Amino acid sequence: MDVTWQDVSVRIAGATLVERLNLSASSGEVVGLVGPNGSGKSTALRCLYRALHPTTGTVLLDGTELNSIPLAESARSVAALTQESRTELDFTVAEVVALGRFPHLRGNRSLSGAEWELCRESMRRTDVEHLARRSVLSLSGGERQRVLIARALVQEPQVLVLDEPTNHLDVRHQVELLSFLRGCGLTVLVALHDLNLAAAACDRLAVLSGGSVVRTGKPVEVLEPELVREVFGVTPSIVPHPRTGAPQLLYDLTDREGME
Ligand SMILES: Nc1ncnc2c1ncn2[C@@H]1O[C@H](COP(=O)(O)OP(=O)(O)OP(=O)(O)O)[C@@H](O)[C@H]1O
Repeated sequence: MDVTWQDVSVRIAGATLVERLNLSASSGEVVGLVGPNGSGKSTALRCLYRALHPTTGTVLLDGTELNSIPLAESARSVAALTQESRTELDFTVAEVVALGRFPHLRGNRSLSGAEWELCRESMRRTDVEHLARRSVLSLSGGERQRVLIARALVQEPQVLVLDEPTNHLDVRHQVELLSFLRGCGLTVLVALHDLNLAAAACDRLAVLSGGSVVRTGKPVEVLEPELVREVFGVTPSIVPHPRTGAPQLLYDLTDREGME
């Protein structure tokens, strides 16, 4: 499923959060949104999972305006893992994951055997099956994050939206999650702060600054010293990964001039 932001601006209480943002992702493409704090990444993603309406401009799913699609229908197509995707309720892990089927249920129908198997499969993929009977409230931050990813997967979406999904994850689970995103075949829009992981995981990066996209392209085209300096205010050494060639940023913490 293709996703397009067309001239999207978001203004709230006199503040401009996003300004004429244009960006698209083709079916099956992994697009990373990167940019400094406050550059509009979460706001842009919110417009896609319909937590916000653009003030002007529009978001399109396969060429159809999101606004014209019934909420229940877009909820089946677009799954989101966001900073707000928390649950404060005392549910078990298996129950929270099963909630991901909610957009597909009609009336009081309970989950079918195949749907429970899908839940188990998602929990296996995110390495939380052994936690199935635990209360989500008793989990560590990283475990809870993986449960929420399993919940997004059982939704069987065509578009996956993730806002800083590696928060709280240890390095093994960061690598596992991002390599899963690379190979999942879904259209993925993911906001990431770690530029090295973004370069390794994404087909394309969109660099946001001041609420607009200032550059898009393959990681190797985008992560150039000049742009990184201008947008992020640091001057790292940028070297190709010895095996994949993906650009990797190295920071010298003793180089005071490298930070602005
Ligand atoms: N409800 C709101 N009212 C006014 N300003 C807001 C509101 N929500 C967000 N903002 C501002 O809009 C700007 C963009 O915020 P947004 O959360 O989209 O940035 P971000 O790139 O995701 O940042 P971060 O990397 O820190 O998560 C920020 O300056 C933020 O303070």
